[in-house]
Amino acid sequence: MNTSSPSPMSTLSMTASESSSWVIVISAISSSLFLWYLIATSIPSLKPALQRPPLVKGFIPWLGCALSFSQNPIAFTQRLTRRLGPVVTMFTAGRKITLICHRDLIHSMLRNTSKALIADTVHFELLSKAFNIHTHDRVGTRDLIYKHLYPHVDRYLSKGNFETSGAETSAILAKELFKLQASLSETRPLYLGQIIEDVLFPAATLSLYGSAYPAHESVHDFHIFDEGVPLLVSGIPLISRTPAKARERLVAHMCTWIRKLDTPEDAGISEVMGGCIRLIRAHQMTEDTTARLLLAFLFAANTNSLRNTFWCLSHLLQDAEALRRVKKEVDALVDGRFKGDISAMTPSALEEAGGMPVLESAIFETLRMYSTPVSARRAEEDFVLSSRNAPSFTIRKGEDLLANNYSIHYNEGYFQDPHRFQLDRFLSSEGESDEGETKLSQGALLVFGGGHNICKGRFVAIYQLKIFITSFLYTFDVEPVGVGLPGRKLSSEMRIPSRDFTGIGTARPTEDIQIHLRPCQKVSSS
Ligand code: HEM
Repeated sequence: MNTSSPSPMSTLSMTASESSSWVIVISAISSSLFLWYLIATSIPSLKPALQRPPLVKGFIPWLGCALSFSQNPIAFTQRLTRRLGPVVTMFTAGRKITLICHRDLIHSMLRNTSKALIADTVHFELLSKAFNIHTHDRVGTRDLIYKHLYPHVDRYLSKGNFETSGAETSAILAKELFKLQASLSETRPLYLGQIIEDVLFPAATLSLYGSAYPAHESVHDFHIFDEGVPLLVSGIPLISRTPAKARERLVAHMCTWIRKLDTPEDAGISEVMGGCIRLIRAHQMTEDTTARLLLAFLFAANTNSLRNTFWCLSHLLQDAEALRRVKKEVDALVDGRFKGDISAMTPSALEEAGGMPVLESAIFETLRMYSTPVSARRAEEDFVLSSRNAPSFTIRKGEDLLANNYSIHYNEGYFQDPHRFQLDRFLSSEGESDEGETKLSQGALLVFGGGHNICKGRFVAIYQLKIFITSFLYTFDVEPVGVGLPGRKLSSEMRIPSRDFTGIGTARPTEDIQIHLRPCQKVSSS
């Protein structure tokens, strides 16, 4: 017999003492939980605050806040935030749009990958209006764009993957700049914005679409269309006639070009765009829809790059010391590394050359100040917008959300003196490395949006800005003459033109800058 085994009585008494200690533990836990609940619900920041954003109706019926917002989104949203907090719903052109001006909530919104919040519907609505896309199968067309076309171009345009088209961009840019150099004896006045369009548009377009694309024939219509996008989106036929005609001419060019695929002229169509046409055809879209979808991509690939190039050069021209520093860097790089050959600045060669920290800082500073003010998404289901350091808000199905990227880019807390263009802002303290890329990858800069719908051409865009500005400043000494609209009286003082925020993407300058160009002696077109 095992003498050490406990008697039934002792087992019973141990169980009783065990269970009483469990009672004590459980009641201690539950009373501390209760205490915690009391504390949590009495301290405002710990309350699970679920609320609807305050509503601002604006003064004008139907338009609501549309005018105030599009006149100056920076000042308007700063006023709203100060008065009503970081999340506000505003009536705008017949819709309720919720504006998010809190960094953590913006990140939470952009990174939301659930079905509750998507960009496709609201983006497609804009595309359909601007490009007059008529399709019976809207869902199928949207799926084609966001599930097939954009992933396809994303692969081709990712970092390190656009070497061939990048090399073509630099070669075409060089050719276009030499053409400009040869035409300088003509006495016509030159305008910065026009030159950027005449040179960068063909270089970017031919390298992306292939040599068969009628890029030179499209520059003028692209300009009219690009300026008229806000009118086209408004949907009022009377005021949008001129940009609508320009768009239809662009569509006609695009149709002619599409027909070349799989014919003997096919070689002039780039691999990436040939792939796009095949994908669209596989979805049984008409030629007209194919052309309009590809025109939408042409627009995305050019409008923001052209405008940011303009803004960057405007700031450099306004500040002689900034221009001198960038030019010194440009000359040293092109003379030293590329032996004066601007067409040799391919993406990999530029990467190997070790960068141009001052110019890169100028580019990121431009993007901070000018790139697209907002990123739009639509709630497809009710959901809660929340983040650890911010109050939570319920968002209803069907509501549009705008991440106000400027509430980060123009925030004193993140960027000191944010309304001033500071050439050195993205230089490291040693003045060497470029901090822009780091800030971009950390999400401190939202110049290309974020999450699933982040800009698919972001690496190409930075490359385009870099090689245009480098090639232009290496080829010419540039001097501003005055600011105004081509053909009208100029103001002789050099200033930064004001911005028109009514379009999609980077704001358009309301005026151009007249310039004098003097070829730098060292560059020859031979
Ligand atoms: C400085 C130049 C550029 C800027 C500032 C810019 C900015 C942006 C922004 C803010 C978005 C919206 C992102 C969002 O909603 O979260 C976007 C989308 C897009 N961009 Fe860019 N972009 C530029 C150049 C380009 C270029 C060169 C291309 C093509 C070659 C391109 C192709 C696209 C496409 C296809 C989308 C739609 C992405 C999607 O919805 O999934 N962009 N861009």
